[in-house]
Amino acid sequence: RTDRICVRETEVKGLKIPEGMQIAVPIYILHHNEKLWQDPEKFDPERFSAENKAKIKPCQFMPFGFGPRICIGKRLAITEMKIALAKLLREFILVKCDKTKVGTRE
Ligand code: HEM
Repeated sequence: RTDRICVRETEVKGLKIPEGMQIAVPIYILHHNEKLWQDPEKFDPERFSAENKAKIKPCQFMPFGFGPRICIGKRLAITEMKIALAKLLREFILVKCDKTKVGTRE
Protein backbone atom coordinates (compact mmCIF):
# COMPACT_ATOMS: atom_id res chain seq x y z
CA ARG A 1 0.00 0.00 0.00
CA THR A 2 1.25 3.44 -0.87
CA ASP A 3 -1.22 5.37 1.31
CA ARG A 4 0.05 8.48 3.05
CA ILE A 5 -1.59 11.06 5.32
CA CYS A 6 -0.91 14.68 4.39
CA VAL A 7 0.68 16.32 7.46
CA ARG A 8 0.27 19.95 6.32
CA GLU A 9 -1.74 21.72 3.63
CA THR A 10 0.13 21.33 0.36
CA GLU A 11 -0.38 22.43 -3.23
CA VAL A 12 0.78 20.26 -6.14
CA LYS A 13 0.38 21.75 -9.62
CA GLY A 14 -2.62 23.85 -8.49
CA LEU A 15 -4.27 20.98 -6.60
CA LYS A 16 -4.75 21.76 -2.88
CA ILE A 17 -4.30 18.81 -0.54
CA PRO A 18 -5.63 19.61 2.94
CA GLU A 19 -3.93 18.50 6.14
CA GLY A 20 -5.14 15.08 7.27
CA MET A 21 -6.24 13.92 3.83
CA GLN A 22 -5.32 10.36 2.90
CA ILE A 23 -3.72 9.98 -0.52
CA ALA A 24 -2.36 6.97 -2.40
CA VAL A 25 -0.42 6.32 -5.60
CA PRO A 26 -2.51 3.94 -7.74
CA ILE A 27 0.38 1.75 -8.95
CA TYR A 28 -1.67 -0.37 -11.38
CA ILE A 29 -3.09 2.74 -13.07
CA LEU A 30 0.37 4.36 -13.18
CA HIS A 31 1.79 1.27 -14.90
CA HIS A 32 -1.08 1.20 -17.44
CA ASN A 33 -1.12 4.91 -18.28
CA GLU A 34 -1.10 5.40 -22.06
CA LYS A 35 0.54 8.81 -21.67
CA LEU A 36 3.55 7.14 -20.06
CA TRP A 37 3.73 3.71 -21.70
CA GLN A 38 3.48 2.72 -25.32
CA ASP A 39 0.92 -0.10 -25.71
CA PRO A 40 0.61 -0.51 -21.90
CA GLU A 41 -1.35 -3.79 -22.03
CA LYS A 42 1.36 -5.52 -24.05
CA PHE A 43 3.73 -7.89 -22.25
CA ASP A 44 6.97 -6.34 -23.45
CA PRO A 45 10.04 -7.06 -21.34
CA GLU A 46 12.11 -5.04 -23.84
CA ARG A 47 10.72 -1.89 -22.20
CA PHE A 48 13.27 -2.58 -19.50
CA SER A 49 16.25 -3.37 -21.73
CA ALA A 50 19.47 -1.48 -21.04
CA GLU A 51 18.73 0.69 -24.08
CA ASN A 52 15.11 1.56 -23.18
CA LYS A 53 15.51 1.78 -19.40
CA ALA A 54 16.98 5.28 -19.61
CA LYS A 55 13.71 6.56 -21.15
CA ILE A 56 11.70 5.61 -18.04
CA LYS A 57 11.14 8.67 -15.83
CA PRO A 58 11.68 8.59 -12.05
CA CYS A 59 8.54 7.20 -10.34
CA GLN A 60 7.06 6.06 -13.67
CA PHE A 61 7.70 2.43 -12.67
CA MET A 62 7.43 1.78 -8.95
CA PRO A 63 6.10 -1.73 -8.20
CA PHE A 64 7.75 -1.62 -4.77
CA GLY A 65 6.80 1.96 -3.90
CA PHE A 66 9.26 4.80 -3.56
CA GLY A 67 11.15 6.85 -1.00
CA PRO A 68 11.94 6.15 2.64
CA ARG A 69 9.05 3.63 2.97
CA ILE A 70 9.90 1.65 -0.16
CA CYS A 71 9.23 -2.10 0.17
CA ILE A 72 11.72 -3.59 2.59
CA GLY A 73 11.38 -7.00 0.87
CA LYS A 74 12.17 -5.71 -2.64
CA ARG A 75 15.55 -7.45 -3.03
CA LEU A 76 14.31 -10.66 -1.42
CA ALA A 77 11.26 -10.70 -3.72
CA ILE A 78 13.35 -10.10 -6.87
CA THR A 79 15.89 -12.77 -5.82
CA GLU A 80 13.09 -15.29 -5.14
CA MET A 81 11.55 -14.61 -8.54
CA LYS A 82 14.92 -15.11 -10.28
CA ILE A 83 15.51 -18.40 -8.40
CA ALA A 84 11.98 -19.63 -9.23
CA LEU A 85 12.45 -18.79 -12.92
CA ALA A 86 15.91 -20.40 -13.05
CA LYS A 87 14.58 -23.61 -11.39
CA LEU A 88 11.59 -23.71 -13.74
CA LEU A 89 13.75 -23.36 -16.84
CA ARG A 90 16.31 -25.84 -15.56
CA GLU A 91 13.81 -28.57 -14.68
CA PHE A 92 11.16 -28.22 -17.39
CA ILE A 93 11.04 -27.79 -21.13
CA LEU A 94 8.33 -25.26 -21.96
CA VAL A 95 6.55 -25.77 -25.28
CA LYS A 96 3.60 -24.06 -26.97
CA CYS A 97 0.34 -26.00 -27.50
CA ASP A 98 -2.87 -25.15 -29.42
CA LYS A 99 -4.31 -23.27 -26.43
CA THR A 100 -1.20 -21.16 -25.79
CA LYS A 101 -1.90 -17.48 -26.31
CA VAL A 102 1.09 -15.47 -27.44
CA GLY A 103 1.20 -11.69 -27.27
CA THR A 104 -1.78 -9.66 -25.98
CA ARG A 105 -4.16 -10.90 -23.27
CA GLU A 106 -7.37 -10.90 -25.40
C1 HEM B 1 6.57 -8.98 -5.66
C2 HEM B 1 6.66 -8.82 -4.35
C3 HEM B 1 6.38 -7.53 -3.61
C4 HEM B 1 5.82 -6.36 -4.05
C5 HEM B 1 5.29 -6.02 -5.47
C6 HEM B 1 5.79 -5.44 -2.92
C7 HEM B 1 5.29 -4.15 -2.96
C8 HEM B 1 5.28 -3.28 -1.89
C9 HEM B 1 4.79 -1.91 -1.93
C10 HEM B 1 4.19 -1.21 -3.15
C11 HEM B 1 4.96 -1.38 -0.70
C12 HEM B 1 4.59 0.06 -0.25
C13 HEM B 1 5.80 0.96 -0.41
C14 HEM B 1 5.48 2.43 -0.17
O1 HEM B 1 4.59 2.73 0.64
O2 HEM B 1 6.14 3.32 -0.79
C15 HEM B 1 5.54 -2.41 0.15
C16 HEM B 1 5.87 -2.24 1.47
C17 HEM B 1 6.37 -3.23 2.28
N1 HEM B 1 6.74 -4.50 1.89
FE1 HEM B 1 6.60 -5.28 0.04
N2 HEM B 1 6.33 -6.07 -1.84
C18 HEM B 1 6.72 -7.34 -2.21
C19 HEM B 1 7.34 -8.30 -1.42
C20 HEM B 1 7.65 -8.15 -0.10
C21 HEM B 1 8.35 -9.14 0.70
C22 HEM B 1 8.88 -10.50 0.18
C23 HEM B 1 8.44 -8.63 1.96
C24 HEM B 1 9.04 -9.20 3.21
C25 HEM B 1 9.72 -10.34 3.26
C26 HEM B 1 7.81 -7.32 1.95
C27 HEM B 1 7.69 -6.48 3.03
C28 HEM B 1 7.21 -5.19 2.99
C29 HEM B 1 7.13 -4.30 4.15
C30 HEM B 1 7.54 -4.66 5.60
C31 HEM B 1 6.62 -3.08 3.70
C32 HEM B 1 6.36 -1.81 4.52
C33 HEM B 1 7.62 -0.94 4.49
C34 HEM B 1 7.45 0.34 5.28
O3 HEM B 1 6.30 0.80 5.47
O4 HEM B 1 8.47 0.92 5.70
N3 HEM B 1 7.36 -7.06 0.68
N4 HEM B 1 5.73 -3.55 -0.60
